[in-house]
Amino acid sequence: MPLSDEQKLEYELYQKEVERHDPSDLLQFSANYFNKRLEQQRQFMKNQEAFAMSKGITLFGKPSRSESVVAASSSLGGKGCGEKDVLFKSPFADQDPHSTHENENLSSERSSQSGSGVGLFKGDFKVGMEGSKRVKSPLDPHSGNSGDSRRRGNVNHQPLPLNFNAGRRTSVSGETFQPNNFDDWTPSHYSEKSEEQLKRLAKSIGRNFLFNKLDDDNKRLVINSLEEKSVKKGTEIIKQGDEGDYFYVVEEGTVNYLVDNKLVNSSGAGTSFGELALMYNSPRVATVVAATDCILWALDRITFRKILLGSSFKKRLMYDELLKSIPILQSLTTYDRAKLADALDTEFYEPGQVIVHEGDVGENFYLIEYGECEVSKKGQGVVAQLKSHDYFGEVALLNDLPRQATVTAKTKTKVATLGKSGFQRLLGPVVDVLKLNDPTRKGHDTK
Ligand SMILES: Nc1ncnc2c1ncn2[C@@H]1O[C@@H]2COP(=O)(O)O[C@H]2[C@H]1O
Ligand SMILES: Nc1ncnc2c1ncn2[C@@H]1O[C@@H]2COP(=O)(O)O[C@H]2[C@H]1O
Repeated sequence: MPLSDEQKLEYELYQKEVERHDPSDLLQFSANYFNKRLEQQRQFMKNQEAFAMSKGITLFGKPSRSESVVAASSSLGGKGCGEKDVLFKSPFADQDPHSTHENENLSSERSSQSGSGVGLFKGDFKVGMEGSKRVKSPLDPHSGNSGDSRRRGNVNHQPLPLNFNAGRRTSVSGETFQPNNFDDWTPSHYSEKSEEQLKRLAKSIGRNFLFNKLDDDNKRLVINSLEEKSVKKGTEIIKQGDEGDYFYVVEEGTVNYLVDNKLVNSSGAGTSFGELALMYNSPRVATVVAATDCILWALDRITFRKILLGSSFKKRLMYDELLKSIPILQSLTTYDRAKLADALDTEFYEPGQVIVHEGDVGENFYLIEYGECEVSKKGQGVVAQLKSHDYFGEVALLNDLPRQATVTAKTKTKVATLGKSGFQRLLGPVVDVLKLNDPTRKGHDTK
């Protein structure tokens, strides 16, 4: 049976974390990882359930005895695990559902560090950032916003029973995102937007390609999970090096992006930012400052990961490992790589199929995900062999020439393709190296 999108995403996230950390004890690492994921997911469900209950809606029935047993045993998976190995630091450290049963010291240490309140997103987002100090964003939509605190007042912050949501597939939350379930369900930070807000959002969000990939129900869920925030010119919205908490969409105004205090970019209405730290569980790669007074919409990390990551950022997840493993692309930053991934497409070729014809106009650049290819030239025969993680098709694009050789798949081949405009726009940082390695240059035999 094919995996659901939710299962694929979960699997891809796990795989990436393993590749990123290359643990010496895979089983221990995996036990820690999934224990933390389970905690996060239970907490998420708990908040949803509490909110739904406050509206008189029952989301889940009582778990069966067998579910309780599964839960109890899974919760023990983390017992005795070294904190050093724990990848996903619970964003709800002070509300850790297992805190009364295990890791007492860890839990109290975390909450004393964070000093965070009970608000859903006030916890320390110590995600994969051992020992780093979270600098609380002055823009935290939950900081000092009286409307918000009233909305969240209904959330039950009692420790979770060990069997909470036990034994359910991790896609339970995915199931609740199914269209038919929407009538019964709202996430805890959900707030229906006014007509006036919806009109404005339709404009700003309508311009953002990320939201076009969502179906109507997920779009509605995201829209109602967004929190409006006005910021004055000069406000630091995100600080480079901090942990990720929110993803932002700009409704009005302009923001500047600074890397190591140097202005690298700016963007205006309809654009979004702050996704990288949330996607990769990594520190913020840039500082973002309001260049004018701005109206922003903030989406919390969990809704971002639950809904946007698997749809709008699917390509980034899909191509991330490939792009990281291609030597010529090593100099790209996380941001460059993410933008490149957005522009890629996939093509498959059978053995013997020609991918590029000598003499044709060049339209694409190719990265070989897997497979072997042969490069041949009229009158010369085979001049080069290509394998996984090699590239081809750059000569025509770099020099505005027809294709200088024919490239044929020798085995089943999967390539990622980048169109000409993307090549020029996104590969700027590697053009010099591509030119240096040009196989048609005098004195250059093969790549
Ligand atoms: N040129 C750039 N380099 C790095 N980050 C950028 C750039 N332009 C925009 N950004 C955004 O700045 C954000 C800072 O926080 P994140 O790292 O989460 O995600 C980053 C991107 O969304
Ligand atoms: N010796 C070679 N001569 C020409 N092209 C080569 C050679 N070796 C590899 N190639 C690749 O084959 C591709 C054919 O299309 P391009 O000319 O766009 O770019 C070319 C290179 O990427």
